[in-house]
Formats: sequence, structure tokens, C-alpha cells
Amino acid sequence: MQDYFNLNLLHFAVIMESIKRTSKERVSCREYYSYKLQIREHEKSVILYAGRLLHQYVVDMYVKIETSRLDFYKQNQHTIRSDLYKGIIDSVAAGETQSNNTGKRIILPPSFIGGPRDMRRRYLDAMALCQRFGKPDLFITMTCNPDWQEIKNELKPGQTAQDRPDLTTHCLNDASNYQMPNALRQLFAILLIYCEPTNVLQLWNEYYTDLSHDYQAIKDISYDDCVSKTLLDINLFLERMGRSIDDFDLPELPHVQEIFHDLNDELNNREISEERNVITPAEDLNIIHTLNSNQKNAFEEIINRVNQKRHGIFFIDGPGGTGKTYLYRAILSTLRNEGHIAIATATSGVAASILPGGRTAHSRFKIPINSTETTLCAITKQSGLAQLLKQSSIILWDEAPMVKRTAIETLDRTMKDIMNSSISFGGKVIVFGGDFRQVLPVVRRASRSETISYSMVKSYLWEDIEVFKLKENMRARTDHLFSEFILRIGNGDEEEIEDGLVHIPNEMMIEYSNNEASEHSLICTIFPSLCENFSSSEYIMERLNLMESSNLIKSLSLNQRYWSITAVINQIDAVKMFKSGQGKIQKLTLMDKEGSKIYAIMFNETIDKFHNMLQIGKTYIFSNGQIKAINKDFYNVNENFEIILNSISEIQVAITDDIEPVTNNLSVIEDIKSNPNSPSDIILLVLNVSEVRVIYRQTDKKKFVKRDLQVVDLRYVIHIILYFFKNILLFIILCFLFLIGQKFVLLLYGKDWQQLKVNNWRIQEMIKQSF
Ligand SMILES: Nc1ncnc2c1ncn2[C@@H]1O[C@H](COP(=O)(O)OP(=O)(O)OP(=O)(O)O)[C@@H](O)[C@H]1O
Repeated sequence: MQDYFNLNLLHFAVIMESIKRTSKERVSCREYYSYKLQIREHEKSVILYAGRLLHQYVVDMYVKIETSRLDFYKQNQHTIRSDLYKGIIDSVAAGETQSNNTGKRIILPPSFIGGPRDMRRRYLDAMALCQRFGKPDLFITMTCNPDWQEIKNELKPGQTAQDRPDLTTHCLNDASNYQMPNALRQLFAILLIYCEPTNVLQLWNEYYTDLSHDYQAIKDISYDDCVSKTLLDINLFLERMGRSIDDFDLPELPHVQEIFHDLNDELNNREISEERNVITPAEDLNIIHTLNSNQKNAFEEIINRVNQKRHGIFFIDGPGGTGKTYLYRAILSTLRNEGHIAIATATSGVAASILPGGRTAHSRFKIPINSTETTLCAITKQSGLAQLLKQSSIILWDEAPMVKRTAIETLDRTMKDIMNSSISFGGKVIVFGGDFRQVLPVVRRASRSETISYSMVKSYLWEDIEVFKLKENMRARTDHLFSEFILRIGNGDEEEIEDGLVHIPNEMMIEYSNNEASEHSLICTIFPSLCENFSSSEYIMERLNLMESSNLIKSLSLNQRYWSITAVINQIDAVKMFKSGQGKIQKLTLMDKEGSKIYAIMFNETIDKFHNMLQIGKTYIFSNGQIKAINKDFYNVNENFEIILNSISEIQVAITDDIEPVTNNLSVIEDIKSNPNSPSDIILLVLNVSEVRVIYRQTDKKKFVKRDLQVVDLRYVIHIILYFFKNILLFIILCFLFLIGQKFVLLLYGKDWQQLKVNNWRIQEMIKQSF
């Protein structure tokens, strides 16, 4: 090869006369310099060791190639229909003032890379793509650091990074370091298309671990499934760019859809994987050997029904202590151990927490709080929860008599819908349990007969239910006296000493002598040998139920993490985004049965978790979270704390709903500006009060007295409120009301938000509500 380019250089094949002479027989300028810049294993190129001179050389040769291409189009204007563009010259001649448009115009075809027509074509292509697929998600620019080890490894002896501008593989390393496998798969697809790497398979092998990092973390996934899942994702990205994985030298993707149909269901369904990961306590597996005869009958019938895939609705009926929970544990452990999905629920959170993997029925099945004869659970057929219910073998629902029958019927209708079946509960095996002697459904302001009409025995489902009675009191074996007493109370057999009051047997009571001694005696009875046992979690857990839990807001203490309160939601503020756009916040106002109020604040994921289940006027059990000191300047509650609901928090629908909500729509002025016609209460703090001034209305020259208030609202925004009045007396009253540093509630709605004007009627509201 010659050391310089000239127009008469012939292609090697032409010289060897192996191909026919054509117009393409000569080596083009671009071909010549591409050849010179190529890296060859056994050929030492001076140019490639020239450091910065190499860059100079590349730029010079680029200009040379570009000039020769431009030269070509200059000589061949007649072949590119440049006459079409002559009108442009005329228009320029008519009024063009730009200097760069003077001189002789050479028209460049769109095939001239970098020319205006090429750029315009690319721009239009890009716009068409954006129109079709939306804005691009990813715009990657890379800055290369010559000190990177990956680049140094590729250098030949004596070379520096300047000698090798072609090294770009570092970008994959960058992405893999951030461990974003999905982004990495997308980048991999982009590189395949735009960078055309020479050895795709090698690149795949090198980065496979990073590309499939998330799939490898899935429990029990096989190597083949992991590879296929990764390739499938890459293929998806390639297809979006008009290519396919078959176009590249990558492992084959056999029968992808079939492989992943089942796998996807399991992998992508968080509900199913969570349910499958419930840990069965080892001791529960041995329970079946200790069941008494009643428990055994029920156990065998239920397990058989599941194994035979026949439907059945059961009710385990037994007074307290007859071993209902014991039986559920036996059923759950046996079925889960055999690979079945068993869903454990209970009406109350306490009962649910005793069952392994237990959840409250309302939250598990998304039963609406106001269930009626026609309601359905908030479960869509395509959702993960629907898949879980479809695949489950059995559903357990403890404390069923405590819930309104309409909630159970709602689940029945939903299951029929999900299973596309007219059989009760879609043909699933359902086991209810509980004791009708214990708490019946709470129906607000209902008479005794109305309450009974809501009991599950009055449901259309009851006649299909097979009842198993547990009679032997297993608790009585250890505490005969107590269990007999509880049974008598439940059956209504215990004699009343006064209207609705019974006498607690003396043997079960601690005699009162004086405060100190009796308290000591109570503690010693509940916590015998406390000093030896205080570190035993079992000992403490067994006694926890005996501890008083008031569930009142006033029982909360600063920085307490684990707590529980029963409260009605008085107000749910709108979700507000942070100014940065990153994150959101929502505030609830809660009130307990004593009327104490507290704010509960939720952020981001906590909002997503609870937002849909919360309703104003409903009572919930809120547990766990952060208890923080409140900023009292602005808040309209007497409490000292506010609650931050976080990842450890739980909210359950309370069975009692006897707390009357108090609605008090405290907002900030911004909210009212956006919705001026809906009146709203605002709490404001007076910062400043102006002097009294007399003003005359322009139209009729009527006299008013006026004052300006400088106030600040809950969001620390300062506003000026102007109030004016004809009635001097009321005006004077207001003057006393608005003192600096005083808080007041104002009912506001209106139109003129430049200055908030207060008219007669609003002021009266204000007096009524001020405090
Ligand atoms: N077959 C059994 N063998 C040994 N102990 C048992 C058996 N069945 C139940 N028990 C024990 O009896 C006690 C009461 O049982 P369990 O809590 O299951 O009753 P329950 O009917 O659910 O009561 P409640 O309605 O009050 O919740 C527990 O301590 C349990 O371990």
C-alpha cells in the first residue's frame, strides 16, 4: 500500500484481476484512510502511535474526505435535480441578508452525511419516532476517562489512551457498576444496534452476570430460565428499535412464551411469592398427631376435600379454648407443606397475627368497608391478588361471626366472578371458624334483632355450610376454673348480680388490701419469677394479652415505635407533591373515642400502601410508626405529638365504629384559591393588625370602618386580609378578636384573592368558630 492517497489507486482485487473492472475499481479517499487507521495484529502502524498527532491527522484527513465529497457534488449537480432548488436562489436574491447565503449555491443531496438535508431528514425521523413512541426515556452521553483500567488493558505496549479513541466498552462497565440490570439490558440492546460490536457473543458472555443480576436473585430459578428471561428482555428492547435477537450472534431463545407463561405468573406475582414464602413453624407440623377426636374429624374432612379438589364450606364452631386455632395451624402447616397455597385470615388483627401468614380478611380480600348485598371486593380479574385466589387451595377465616354477613357474601360474589363459576366461593374450600358466644358484628345504632340479621347465620350461604363442633375444652385441662366460667358467661348461664353484671369468682381475683400491696400481688401473679424470666420472649409473649391496652391517643409517648390506637379519620388532606417534585405527603386527622385528635402523616410508599383503604368517618386501628413532637404554632389539636406512618405501620379496619367523626376541613389559602366556590375552614395566625381606617364606598359614598390583618397559614404563607364593616359594634368585637399572636379559624370562600376580603356573613361565621 502506498503511503499517500492518489486518485489512481486501484482496489487490490482489481489489480489481481479477480473482479471485473467497473466504475468502483478505484480506492476512494475514505476507503484509503479507513484502511490506514485500522488496527492489525501483526502490523505496526506509525500513525497509531503518534499520540496527539494522530488526532491532528484524523481531523486533516476528515476534512480532505469531506472536501472530495463536496467536490463530487459540485461536479455532479445535474444528477441530483438541483434545478428544483433554484427558486430558493431567487428568493434569497430578492431579500436575503444573511452573508452565508451569498456566493454560488451548491445543493447537497440528503445522502451527504451531515449536510442540511441529511440533518433535516434525521430530525424528521426523530420527530416521527417521538410522535409514535413518546418522548425518549434515555439520553446517554458518555465521557471517557483515559485512566480507566479497562482502557489501559486494551492498549498495546507504548500506546497511550490518545492513540486509541476507539475504546468505548467502558460504558457497559459503568452501567453494571450501578447494578441496574434492566437499564443495562436496554443499553446492551442499544449498543448492539448503534455500535455494531464485532464479537457480540463475547460481550454477552462477559456481561451476562450483570445483565441477569435481578433474575439470578429469584429463588429456585434455573440457569436456562434465567438466560432466557434476560434474552427475552433484550429482545423486547431490540424489537422496539425494529430489530430482533435473531439478527445477532446470541444464544437462541427456544419457545420463550411457553417457558415463561407459568414462570412469569409466579415471578411477577408478588402476592403469590409472598404467600409461598410464609414460614411454617416446625412445631405446627407435629400438631396433627396430637389432635383430639373432634379436631381430627374436621381436619381429615377438610384435607380430603382439598386433595380431591372438591368444594366445601365449613364452620368450626367451638367455645373459647376448644382448640379452633390449634386446628387451623394443623390445617395450614399440612397443606403448605404439601405445596398448596393456603390463605389464612381473621376478622380482627389480633386473631390474624396468631395464624402463620395471617392477615385481616378485609385487607387480604379488599372487602369494601360498607359492604352490602351487591358489593364486590376491589380485586380486578387480572390482578396478582386474583391470581393468588385462583391458585389457592383453601381459605381460612377465623372469627367469622364477628363480621357482617354482607362482607362474607361480598367475598362469595367476588370468588364466583374470579373463578367464572356459579358454585359458592367459586368452588374453593373455605373454612370459617369462631364462637357465636363471643362478639357479634357491630352494627351502628342497631337493635338486637337488626344485629342478628347481619350475623352470618342469616346469610344465604349458611345452609351450605358444614359445621364441625369442637366440644372438649382443651384450655380447661390447664385452667379448669377459668374456662368453665368463660363458658357459662358465653352461654348466658352465669347468674347476674345486677343488671348485666356478674360476679367474678373470688378464686380468680386478687384481694384488695391497699394500693401498694395489691399492685405488688397483681404483678407477682401475672409475672411470677420475673427476675429469672424477663429475657425469655416466650414468657413475656404468653403474658402480653393480660397487659392493658387503652388504644387511646393520650397513651402515645414520644419516640415510641410500637403502639396501637383506635381512631376515626376526621379528615384526609389531598396528596401534596414536594416542590422538588420528588416525593409526596398526605396528612390525616385522627380522633379517638375520648375526642383527642392527632395528625398522622404519610409519605411516598406509605401513601400508596394505605391511600385506597382509608375513608373519612371510618374507624381504624393504627399501629406502629414514629411518634414526633408537634409544631404547635399552627396545629389545631391539643396533643403534643404527631404520627409519622412508615414501613412498620399497619392500618386495619376496626370492628367497632362507634366513634362519631367530627369534620373540620382545615385547609390553606392556596387550596381555596384553586377552588373558590367551596367554603373551607382556615386556621390563621395573626402577625400584625393595622390601624382602624374609615373608607367611603365610591358608588354611594357609604361609610365603612376597615382594618388590615397580616396573617400566616398552615403552610407558612403570609397573606393580607382586609376586613371592613358598616356596623361599628361588630367591628369593635372583631378588633378584640384579632390580636397579634392569636390564632383563629376563618370560614372562607370568595373571588377576590388579591386581598382577602371579609364580608359580614363571613365575619359572623368567624366569630362562631373562633377560639
Ligand atoms: N389437641 C390439643 N392438644 C393439646 N393442646 C391443645 C389441643 N387443642 C388445643 N390445645 C391448647 O388449648 C389451648 C386453647 O386452644 P386454642 O387457642 O386453639 O383455642 P380456641 O378455640 O382458638 O380459643 P379462643 O376461641 O379463645 O381463641 C391452647 O393452649 C392450645 O395449645
